[in-house]
Amino acid sequence: MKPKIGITTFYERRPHKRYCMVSDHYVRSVRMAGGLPVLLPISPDVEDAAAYLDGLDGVLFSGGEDVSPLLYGESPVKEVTDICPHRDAFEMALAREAMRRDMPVLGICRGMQVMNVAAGGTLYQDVFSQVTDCLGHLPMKMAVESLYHTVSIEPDTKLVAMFGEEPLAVNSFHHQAVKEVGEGFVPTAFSTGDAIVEAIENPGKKFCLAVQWHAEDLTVDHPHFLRLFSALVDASR
Ligand SMILES: N[C@@H](CCC(=O)NCCCC(=O)O)C(=O)O
Repeated sequence: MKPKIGITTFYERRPHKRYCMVSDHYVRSVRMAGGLPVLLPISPDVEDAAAYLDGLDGVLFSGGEDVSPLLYGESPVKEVTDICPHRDAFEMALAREAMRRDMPVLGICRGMQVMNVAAGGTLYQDVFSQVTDCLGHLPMKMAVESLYHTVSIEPDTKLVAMFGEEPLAVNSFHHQAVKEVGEGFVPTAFSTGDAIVEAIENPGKKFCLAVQWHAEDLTVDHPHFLRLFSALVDASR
């Protein structure tokens, strides 16, 4: 039996209606890792989050909009222009309950930020205006499968067990980042040159790991990134 991996979705806004969408690369990567992808809607019924988790073996929090700064006690700066309160509310409930149950959880980009805020952490709302000497993190004209900068991985972490201690080249499509890590989390990778947090783990959980880069876009051209999804699926068995 393949482990059922819930994947969060994002709204695609069109003139006549709204769709719940997900990049097929998340589905592809979970399938390649031996999991059964299950797309999760964005439900206003936050109280249903636990019921959704009852049918799953693990959860993948995907990328997308900025997490509302109101959720970590700040007012939005002018660079925050795209938040989705419905998605925030549902994913906060999902993340808190999944982590409380110690379900295997993997976060990607926004997903890492959701997990961190759900655990009481904070974010840089815009690294380019809030982090001194911040380097590039949002090369909008590059292909999603292109590697852009490197990250250094901390020893004695799940991440270093997957990728080793040499600098790891990753793609990058974000303007926000983890500032204060949430309860139980430790930063486990940093971008080379500006020390932006690029991965976090909760060592007290079975598998609770998140990365700032888009590993789902890399699993075909750079197959070693499939290790993240295989680790999630294996932990979900
Ligand atoms: N909005 C946050 C998170 C960025 C993110 O998740 N990007 C993904 C773009 C959509 C996709 O391809 O999934 C930030 O900017 O830091």
